[in-house]
Amino acid sequence: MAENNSNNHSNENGNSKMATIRKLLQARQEKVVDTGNKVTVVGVGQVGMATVFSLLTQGVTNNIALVDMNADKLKGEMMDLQHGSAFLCNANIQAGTDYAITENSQICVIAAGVRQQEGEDRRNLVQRNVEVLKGIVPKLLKYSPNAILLIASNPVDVLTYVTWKISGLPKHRVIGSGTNLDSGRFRYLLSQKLSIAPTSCHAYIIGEHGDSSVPVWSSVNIAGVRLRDLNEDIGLESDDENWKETHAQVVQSAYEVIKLKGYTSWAIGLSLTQIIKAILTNATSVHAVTTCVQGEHGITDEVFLSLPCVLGRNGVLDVIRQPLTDTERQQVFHSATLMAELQAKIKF
Ligand SMILES: NC(=O)C1=CN([C@@H]2O[C@H](COP(=O)(O)OP(=O)(O)OC[C@H]3O[C@@H](n4cnc5c(N)ncnc54)[C@H](O)[C@@H]3O)[C@@H](O)[C@H]2O)C=CC1
Ligand SMILES: CC(=O)C(=O)O
Repeated sequence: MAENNSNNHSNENGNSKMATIRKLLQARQEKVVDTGNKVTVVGVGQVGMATVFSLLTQGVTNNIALVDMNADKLKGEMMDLQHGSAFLCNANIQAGTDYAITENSQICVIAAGVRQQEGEDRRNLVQRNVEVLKGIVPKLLKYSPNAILLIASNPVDVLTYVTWKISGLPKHRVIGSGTNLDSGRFRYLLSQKLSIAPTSCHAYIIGEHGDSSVPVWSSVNIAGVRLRDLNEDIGLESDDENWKETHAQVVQSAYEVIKLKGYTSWAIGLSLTQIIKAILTNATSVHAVTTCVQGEHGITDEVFLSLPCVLGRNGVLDVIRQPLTDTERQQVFHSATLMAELQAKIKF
C-alpha cells in the first residue's frame, strides 16, 4: 500500500488536463516536489504521531512520509492529518508500508517497536527492538543514503549504538533523542519550585535516558547564577532542602505517566521536534542527545549516551566539554558501564 496527498502533485496526477482547470490556471512553472525538508517517521504509534503533529503544527516541516507495518493504522493516520491540511501550510503527507515513499528524506525518525508495560524497565525491550531495527535501517538508507537517523525507540541509547552499527554511517549522523526529554522534565520541575519559566531554567541531565541518568547540579543556573553557589549541597545527599528529590521525580516520570495513561507521547513528541528543527534549520543550538561518548569523561567503551551536543544540518557538530564534579563524572561512568554490559548481550 502506498497512498499520498495530492496537494503538491496537481500537475502529475492528470487533473491539469481537465478543461476547467486549464481555464482556471495558466501554467508557468512545474510545482516544486523536493522541498528539502522531508522527514520520515517510522512507527505511527503514540510517539510517532505526537512527533508528526508537533512538526506540522509548529511548521518545522510540511513534507512528511509515514511508515509502519500496520497498513490500516497508516492510512487512518494519514487521512486524519490530511483532513487537517486546510489548517496547515501546504502539507504533503504520504504514508505506506513501502519504504519507496521515504526517498530523499533529510531526517528519518525511528519510533517503531515495542514499548514498556507498567513498571517495566526500558532496557528489558532491547533485543525485541534490535530485531525491529534490523528490518528498518537498511530500507531507510536505500532510499535516503544521506539522511540523518534519529532514534526514539527504547532503550534509546543502546538502540542508537545498534543503529550506528547496522547503518555503517558516520557517528555524527546517528543521533538518539536521549536525555533531551529528561532535561525538559528536569527544567519543568525546577520551574515549578522556582516560579520561573522552564525556558529560563538552564539545566542538563546527561548519561542514560532513564534510570541511571545524571543531573548536572553543579551547573544548574538561572541567568548565570549557579544554584550551587547559593547552596553548596544542592542535589547531594547532605542537602537538607532535598533538591535531589527533583531528579528522582524525573526518573519516575515515565513510569508514572505509563501507569496513568499507558504510554508517554506529548513530551517526547515535542522533544523530537526541537531536535529536528535544530537540524533542519542548522541552528547550532545545544541539546542533550545520544551520541558516541567514547573518550569523554574518561569513558573507554564504545558506548552511546547523552551529552550536550551542538546540532546542525550535519547532525552532531560538536560535543560540549562540560566540566563535571567527581561525583557527576562517576555517575556518567556508571551509565557507560551499564550500556557496555547491555551491548555485550545483544545478538545482532
Ligand atoms: N526515547 C524516548 O524518550 C521515548 C521512547 N519511547 C519508545 O518509543 C517506542 C514507540 O513507543 P509508542 O509509540 O508508545 O509505541 P506504539 O506501540 O504506540 O507504536 C509502535 C508502532 O511501531 C510499529 N512497528 C512495530 N514494529 C515495526 C516494524 N518492524 N516496522 C514498522 N513499524 C513497526 C507498530 O505497528 C506501532 O504502530 C517504544 O520503544 C517506546 O519505549 C517512548 C516514549 C519516550
Ligand atoms: C517512555 C520513555 O522513555 C519516557 O517517556 O521517558
